[in-house]
Amino acid sequence: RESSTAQTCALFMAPSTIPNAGIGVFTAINVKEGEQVGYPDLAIPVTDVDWHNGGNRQEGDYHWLWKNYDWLSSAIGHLSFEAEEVVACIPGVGAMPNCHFRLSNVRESFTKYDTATLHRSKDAGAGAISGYSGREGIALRDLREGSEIFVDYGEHWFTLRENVLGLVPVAESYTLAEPVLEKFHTLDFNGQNDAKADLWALIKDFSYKSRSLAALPRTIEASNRAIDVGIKETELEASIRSVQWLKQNGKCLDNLRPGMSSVDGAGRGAFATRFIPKGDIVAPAPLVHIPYKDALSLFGEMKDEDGFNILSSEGITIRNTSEVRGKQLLLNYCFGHSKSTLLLCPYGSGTTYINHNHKSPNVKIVWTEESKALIHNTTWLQQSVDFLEDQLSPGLEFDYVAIRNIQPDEEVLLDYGKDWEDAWRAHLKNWKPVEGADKFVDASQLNCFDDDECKGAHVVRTHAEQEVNPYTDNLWIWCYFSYEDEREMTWNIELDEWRNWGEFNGDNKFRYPCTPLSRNDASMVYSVELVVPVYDDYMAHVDDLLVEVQNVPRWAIQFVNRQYTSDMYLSNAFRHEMMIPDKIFPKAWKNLE
Ligand SMILES: C[S@@+](CC[C@H](N)C(=O)[O-])C[C@H]1O[C@@H](n2cnc3c(N)ncnc32)[C@H](O)[C@@H]1O
Repeated sequence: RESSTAQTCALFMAPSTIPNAGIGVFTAINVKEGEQVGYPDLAIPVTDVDWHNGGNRQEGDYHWLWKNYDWLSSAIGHLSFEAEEVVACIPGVGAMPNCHFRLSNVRESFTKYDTATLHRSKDAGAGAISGYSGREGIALRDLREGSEIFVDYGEHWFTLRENVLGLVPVAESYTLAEPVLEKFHTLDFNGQNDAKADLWALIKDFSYKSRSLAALPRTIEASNRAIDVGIKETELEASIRSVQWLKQNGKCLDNLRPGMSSVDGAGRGAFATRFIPKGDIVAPAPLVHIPYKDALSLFGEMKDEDGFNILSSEGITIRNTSEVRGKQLLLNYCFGHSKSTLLLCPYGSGTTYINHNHKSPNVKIVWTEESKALIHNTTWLQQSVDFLEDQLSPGLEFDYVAIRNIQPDEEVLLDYGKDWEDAWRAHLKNWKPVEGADKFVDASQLNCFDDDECKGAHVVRTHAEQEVNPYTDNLWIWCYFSYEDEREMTWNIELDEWRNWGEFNGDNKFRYPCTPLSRNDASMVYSVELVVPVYDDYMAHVDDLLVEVQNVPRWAIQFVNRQYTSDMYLSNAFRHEMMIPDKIFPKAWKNLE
């Protein structure tokens, strides 16, 4: 059944054109280079997850499926300052598109950080939501309607997962595959096309697998086409589906857009982008399963009698498993049930923004219908939580379905369930600001990101001014600056001009701790002193150099919160999973009964 929103939908979730690659994301409209694809999503930080779980998730020491979706903090603006080790779960365009090195057509934009107007001195919701939002997909080139969206996960992602994914071609594999293709097509088969096809099949099935073998076209037909137009063009053609097919077989991914919620204290929310009739799928939500919710526990450190941290023989602080200090923020973005240890975290586009309304929700969650399932295994509903623990890729799927007509721009609201409602009410009743909350200034209150935004109130105090009027202890100032040449930074300790050759994308390699020395109030530029690390030939950090730079624009000076000081670490931050209604929660998963 084609849903009525499918007619105007511009972004679909549908089976990928890469065989066995599961879900894919497709544009149903032509998109110009530089334009946005879909709507921006949240990035949900997960901090020190290996330490808290006492193992290495990449090596499978504990069950952590998000490892296949999470982004390194270096890719997410200021996120790397949050903790010793931090990654981000990014639903939507951050998690769903596949990777195809030669056809990468979308990149992810800079993720903004702010507290969604919540302040720890007055809002009981402070620290209960992610401050990292606005991460959008940007087209790297013009995209034809029907094109599958591909992002670049980085080659490392594939090499780390070779035992699960097999040998996926990387950029170099195609360079090696092309001469093989050409050589094959110089062979003379005396017009015997069957023999030609058989030999091609034999080559593709060759038992010594390699990435370049995987880069060769799958069929003899594709190979014939590739010799005329090249492997890349053949793959490009194969990665486009008809819009009609997408409307019939896909699920719409752009019915929701983010905005500031109409719900008091809830932060951001999801809003309908178009009219959605009762009964229609508002958004699909593939689910990442966490079999044992203890994986989200945050532990304290083991202390000696004098109150010092006890270290392991490798010099690492030991966790105290009898002291649970809190839960990862991710819990607030996952679903669970009071009689089960299982958590299910949606990674569909926009669904993470949906807020709670007990009295008049306009959507509900249902298990996806079998005929519309993209990854859903109905049989998993009869299996145990231990069975789910053995499943190393997602296989469950909700749909958010409209329970009444939803008007364009109306906020989309779900009943998170009575347990959640009770927990939130209890939180409101007991909540009081933490000590010093009224004086707390979050880094985002002081930041601006382009010249226009920076006009007005965003003056940075110079070093001398800070002596008299210091910033709060949680704040740290960093400056974005680009060197022309790595060597330059080791000898040039005074540079006249600020330089921005690299694209500003919050990229770590262009930022340094800095001290503003003076400010030109008329042109709003600063002279600053950067702390530039010096590395030896083995990339060991051996020294720091102080480099003075002139004419630094205001937006290149950024405030960050020091580790473990932002709102998500508040001791009184609300944490509770959303509830899956009992009537759809499988009995087989009730392992706490
Ligand atoms: C799935 S997230 C929803 C998106 C979230 N508002 C944001 O800005 O990222 C769930 C969290 O949103 C907040 N929230 C949702 N509904 C709320 C409500 N009715 N009242 C207060 N806070 C709410 C709570 O912090 C909850 O843990």
